[in-house]
Amino acid sequence: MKNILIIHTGGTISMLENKETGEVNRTGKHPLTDVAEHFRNTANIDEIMAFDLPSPQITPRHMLQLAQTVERNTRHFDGVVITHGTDTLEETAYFLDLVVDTNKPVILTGAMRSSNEIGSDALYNLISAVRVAADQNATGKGILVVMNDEIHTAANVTKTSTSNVATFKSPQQGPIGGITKESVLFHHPTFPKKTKPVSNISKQVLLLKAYAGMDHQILEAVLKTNLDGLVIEAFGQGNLPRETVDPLKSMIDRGIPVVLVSRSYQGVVQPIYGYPGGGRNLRDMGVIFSNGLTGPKARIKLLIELEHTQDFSVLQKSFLE
Ligand SMILES: NC(=O)C[C@H](N)C(=O)O
Repeated sequence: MKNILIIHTGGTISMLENKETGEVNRTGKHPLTDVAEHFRNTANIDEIMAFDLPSPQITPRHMLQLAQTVERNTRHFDGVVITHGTDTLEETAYFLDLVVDTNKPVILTGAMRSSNEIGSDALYNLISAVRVAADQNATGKGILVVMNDEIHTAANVTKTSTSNVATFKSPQQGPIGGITKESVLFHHPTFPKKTKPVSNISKQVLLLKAYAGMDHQILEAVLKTNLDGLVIEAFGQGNLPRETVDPLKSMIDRGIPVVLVSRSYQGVVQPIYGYPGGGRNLRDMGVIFSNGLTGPKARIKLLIELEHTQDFSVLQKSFLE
């Protein structure tokens, strides 16, 4: 029998709907109490409640705490399932992927409909996540996300719909596996990276999205804050309006790393265009190019990297891996 630990952190999967008002809220204890029952002959289930937070309230410090809880427990279990709110699930999954050093399956899941709503995906996703955590083929694949019969990598997965249960997608490559009534099937290889443990998250990293007409003002305002790093979601292949160039240059001259990702949800940023604000111009100025991450995930990565280094070439190498 496999030994699986479920770590609850809150989110809709931990909530119930008030049938009179329709409001969905926390209950104080986890409403899904019959999970172990489904695995009577296949897995022993242990559960702990790390937090009981709606995921918009999860911060990188909570993610660090969660990583430490996972690390403390992995040697006693064959696999770990983490229940989490879906709003920031992809950021927590990616944080854990970057720092938790384990070969054992660690699976995040959540729900779009709380446990007592019609058509709830809460118990179903939790059972699916436990099945993947107990599957031998899930080992050595980094942190995975299981939702709606699909298995995704932490680096690629993102919430695409506000309310549909089929919300989690991996726009760069699709899911790496699926779950049927009978089996857990992996159909794409994964390329897990070396993890970088951190004992603290102490830096201030902001995230901005480019828009037509973006100028110097917002960047100058940002420069007045206590800033250790900036991520910008640029246009297309990695271009920005020319008015952003001077304040970005001041930031880089002050030693503040600026990481570029695209606001397009597929593809990577590249130094192609030479005009002021074009990708080539930004790269020559010292902007760091990231390899297909979303803005929120590049921010998580920069927060972790900055605990180790501020060196431009080390950061650039790591963001291209
Ligand atoms: N479906 C969900 O879990 C959304 C919720 N607001 C959360 O992230 O906590």
